[in-house]
Formats: sequence, structure tokens, C-alpha cells
Amino acid sequence: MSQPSYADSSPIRQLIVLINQNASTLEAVCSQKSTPIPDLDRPFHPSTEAFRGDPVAAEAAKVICAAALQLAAILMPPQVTLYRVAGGHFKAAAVRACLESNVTEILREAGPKGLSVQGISAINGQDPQKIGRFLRILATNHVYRELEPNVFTNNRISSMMDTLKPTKELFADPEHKHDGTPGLAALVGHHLDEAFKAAAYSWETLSDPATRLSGDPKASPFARAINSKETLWQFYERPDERDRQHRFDIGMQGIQALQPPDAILGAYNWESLPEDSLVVDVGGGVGTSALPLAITFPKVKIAVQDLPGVIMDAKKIWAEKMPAAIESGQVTLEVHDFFEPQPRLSAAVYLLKQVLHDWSDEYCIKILSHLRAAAVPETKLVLVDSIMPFACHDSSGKMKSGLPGGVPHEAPAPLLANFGAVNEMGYNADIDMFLLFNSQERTITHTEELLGSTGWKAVKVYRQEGDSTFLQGIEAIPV
Ligand SMILES: C[S@@+](CC[C@H](N)C(=O)[O-])C[C@H]1O[C@@H](n2cnc3c(N)ncnc32)[C@H](O)[C@@H]1O
Repeated sequence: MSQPSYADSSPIRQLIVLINQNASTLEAVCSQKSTPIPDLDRPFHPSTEAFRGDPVAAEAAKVICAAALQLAAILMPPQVTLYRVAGGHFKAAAVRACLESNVTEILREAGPKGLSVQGISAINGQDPQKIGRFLRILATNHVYRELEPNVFTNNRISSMMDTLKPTKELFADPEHKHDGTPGLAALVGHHLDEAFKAAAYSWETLSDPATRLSGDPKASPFARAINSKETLWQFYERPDERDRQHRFDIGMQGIQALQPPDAILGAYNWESLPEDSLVVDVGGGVGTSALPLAITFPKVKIAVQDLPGVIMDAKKIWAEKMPAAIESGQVTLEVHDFFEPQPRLSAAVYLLKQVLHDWSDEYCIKILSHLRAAAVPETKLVLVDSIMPFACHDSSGKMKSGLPGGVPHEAPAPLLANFGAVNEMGYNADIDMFLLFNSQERTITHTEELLGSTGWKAVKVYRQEGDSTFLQGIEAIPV
């Protein structure tokens, strides 16, 4: 009797085959490289993630996770799967209660035997029953662990929220909880506060004819949530919102730390630029990208443009980090509002890194049009942003015929092309952009349309090794 072929087998069998094959690959690489597969019950440490440094192991782990999630979606009752998404705010409320009342740090200090809910409550002053219920829904989702009834401990996931500070210090000085920390707890705190409140008003924003089709940052769900036509930045300027601003800044530094500082070097073929070429880093912040560029390409000139306050900070940073570049004129730091005509005409490259995702299409069109007006035929535009992959394989082949690098490395069928929720962080960021700024991350076709409507044409996408969904470079030319 012939065995059923892979293609004929049921979807659950196909997924199980993928899990089996990739588990063997993962175990082989981990044993060869002595990078153990992490233990869910032990706290996070950078070494627990070392195995992902090997691209084969990283890919195998992604396929296993995508297959396991798809398997669960097939086999769990559909209402349960729906509620894993629709009930996100129930779990988010529980995470916030634990984060704000320092449960992770309390459990770290309690040690491996964990602590009863009464013990936790004696330290953070919360109702022991409520804390127990919050911890239980989270433990049910592999965040914390219930060791015995009403006794909890950290695991690898909950320990990600650890500020690593003594609880005494946290309770004595709550305002500075996130100072000097890696920043992830600050980021989670921000998402569970400003973004969470904005999320509650997203449908009200979308259903109101006054804001439904608006791309105005002052018409965001966040603005509705605070009942004021302010951007998030204006809100943070309020004297009584300094703590939130401070937490946001620490969270952003945490995100920045996740990308290698010289990632910009892989975002375009900078070597191709002739001596004395001018790169204009539009909305370039304090010159985070300009620094590795200036060091690696001393013959290239760079103008960093941003708003006055940012350029003031940039001047201090460059005076410390690379004063020679400023003195020699290799790097200039200048105030320029990118909604005004671009004063630096005929540059070799206009760079827009993580700028367009802050703005809706109508604003991006203004920014891109000013750069197009300043460009000459030889000018290149380099965008660095997250290109959102589609969730489907492209059976029409339409995407594949187009732009070199336009299609990311896809997961094998029957998995979702984008590896599903394994890559969810990028899609979270996209919705976060909508909630807070009325802006968005874009797919490659959306980006191409935006460029096309402003006289630019995308010619190449630069993807970093591992093809993360985080940041890609897009090279465009004037047409
Ligand atoms: C997300 S940050 C990116 C900074 C930098 N490109 C980087 O990747 O590190 C966006 C930048 O846009 C700047 N910005 C916002 N509005 C601006 C405007 N109208 N003109 C110039 N810069 C602006 C902000 O000050 C901020 O530095």
C-alpha cells in the first residue's frame, strides 16, 4: 500500500511534518554550537536567545512557532481563538496591574520557591485575590508560573518586565522606576497606558465623519481619548505629563538598542557615492545614522536636518562624539522643517529614516514632493522604514515581477507567507502608529504608490541578513 504523499496529507499532518523536520534542524544546530534551547521556566538572559544568532536555527525556530500557532488555530474551538485576539485587553489589563505594582521584581527577590499572593500583597499593597486572578490569566498564557495554588514565580516571559532594580528602590522612588533600565518595561508601560487608552477610542474615531478619513495627527484615537486636539508630542509637553514623556523616551531608547547602530550602512550602496557627494539626512534626529556614515565614508558630506530643539541636542552630541567632522565641514547640523521647500538642492542622496511612518499619506506627499523638487536626475532617495509583508503568498506573481528585493523571504506553505503572529511585532507597531499618530507602516506596494504619486520610482529594496521585518532600505530615483 502506498503512503499518502506530503501534498495529499491533511493540513495538521503537513504542519506536524514541518515541526518535526525543523525541530531536528534546531536541535542539531544548538548542539553543534552549544547554544541551548531556552527553558521557559528560567528567567530571561541575553544568553537564552543566543541560538537565534545562527540563521539556520533562527529560521527553524520561526517555522516551528508559525506551524504551532497555525495548528492551534485549526484545532482550538474557533471562539477561543477569536477571543485570544478579541480578549487582548483583558490580558493587557492584567499585565499592567502586575507591571505597575512591581510584581516581577517582587517575585525575583522571592527566589525560585515563588511567593503567595498574600506575600506579594504585603509588599505592593494590592488586594491579594485580585493579584492572584491577574497572575493566573497570565500564567495560563505562559507569562509567570503558578507553582502551587496561589503561589507564583517568574518565568522567561514575565522576567522580560524586570527593571532589575531592588523593590525597595522602586517603591521609594516610583517616578524614576525606568531610569537606567534596558527600556522594555518602560515600553510595555507606555503601550499599556497611552496606546491602550487610544485603542479604546479607535472605532469612535473611525466612525465619526469628522475624523473617519482624516490623516491629521491631531485627529488620532489618542487625541480623542484625551479629549483634546493635541498630538502625542504636544500632550507630553504638558508640565504634568513629564513622567509619561520620560517613560516614552526610555522605551524608545530600548527600541533603538535593538537595532545595530551601523544598520544604516546596509541600507544603500553608499560605496557608490563619488568623493564630496552630499547626503541630506532629512528629519535625521541627532544624527544617529550620520555618525556611522561619517566615520565609514570620510569623503562624503552629510547635512543632518531636524527641528530646532533636536538640532540643539545634536550639536552637543557631535561636539562630544566627533567634533572634527563638524569643524572640517564634513557634517553640518541644520534646522529645517521638512514641510517647507528643501534648501539643499541637487543632493546625491536624500535620506528619510523612520520619518514617513510618523505621517499619513497626505503629509508624506508633502515631504516627498519637496525633495523631488530639489532633486536632479542623478539624485537618489533612500527610505529606511519597516516594509510590512503581506500575509499571503502571491499566487499571481505580481509582486515577484517587480522590484528587486521587494518580496521578503517567505515561510513555506501551508504557513502564512509572513510567518503569521511570529512576526506580529511589526503589525503591532503599524496599529500603534494609527492609534497615536494617525499614521502607519506601509507595504511595498503602498510605498511604491506613494513614491509614484510624488515623481519618484523605487528601484531596489535592501534587506539585512535574517530579513527581519524591522527596517529595510528602499532606493528610489526621480522620474
Ligand atoms: C522617528 S524620528 C527619526 C529620526 C532619525 N531619522 C533616526 O532614524 O534616528 C523622526 C524625526 O523627525 C523629526 N521631525 C518631526 N517633524 C519634523 C519636521 N516638520 N521637520 C523636520 N523634522 C521633523 C523629529 O524631530 C524626529 O527627529
